[in-house]
Amino acid sequence: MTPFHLIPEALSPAECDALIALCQGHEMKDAGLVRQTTAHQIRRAELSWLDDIPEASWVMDRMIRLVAEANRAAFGFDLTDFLESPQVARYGAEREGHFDWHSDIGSGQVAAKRKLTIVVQLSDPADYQGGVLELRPDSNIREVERARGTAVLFPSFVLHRVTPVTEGTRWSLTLWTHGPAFR
Ligand SMILES: O=C(O)CCC(=O)C(=O)O
Ligand SMILES: [Fe+2]
Repeated sequence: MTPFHLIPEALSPAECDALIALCQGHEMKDAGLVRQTTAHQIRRAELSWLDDIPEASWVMDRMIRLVAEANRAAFGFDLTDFLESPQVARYGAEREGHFDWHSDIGSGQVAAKRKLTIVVQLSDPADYQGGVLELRPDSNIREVERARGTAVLFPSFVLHRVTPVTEGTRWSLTLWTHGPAFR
């Protein structure tokens, strides 16, 4: 199986800008909250859920087409739904925004059905230092291309992390697709 699949220019720079601006115009939530306790050692970022921003509905439309094509080309998974809102994350240097090693498959009803994770790099690489998205599909760690608008797709069970942002701000878009259990 391909450990991950890259789609260059999944979003244009203007689309990345538009999406960031929409999220800046809405209140973002602290991502460090897990069951009412703060878990900032695991993740320090601010989040927008695009389902809360009607003007951002084009994002899901675009991603559905893109993911269907990429899944056929690279993974061949049985995918049936997008059960969760797309999420935009902001990782700022002011508190060393990061997300430690994790898999996206969780124990919750919906998180347990995640199959493919899609992340789009929304920021210009010149706008931040650190903030590297790393995947660990095997014993090797791979750095994901930073070019703005690049989408990376990987099976949701693959371990990944975002290293601390040390300068500037990194923005990303994340979505998950869902389906029946792997077999
Ligand atoms: O911001 C990223 O690049 C990754 C986000 C992520 O891993 C997640 O939301 O589960
Ligand atoms: Fe993740």
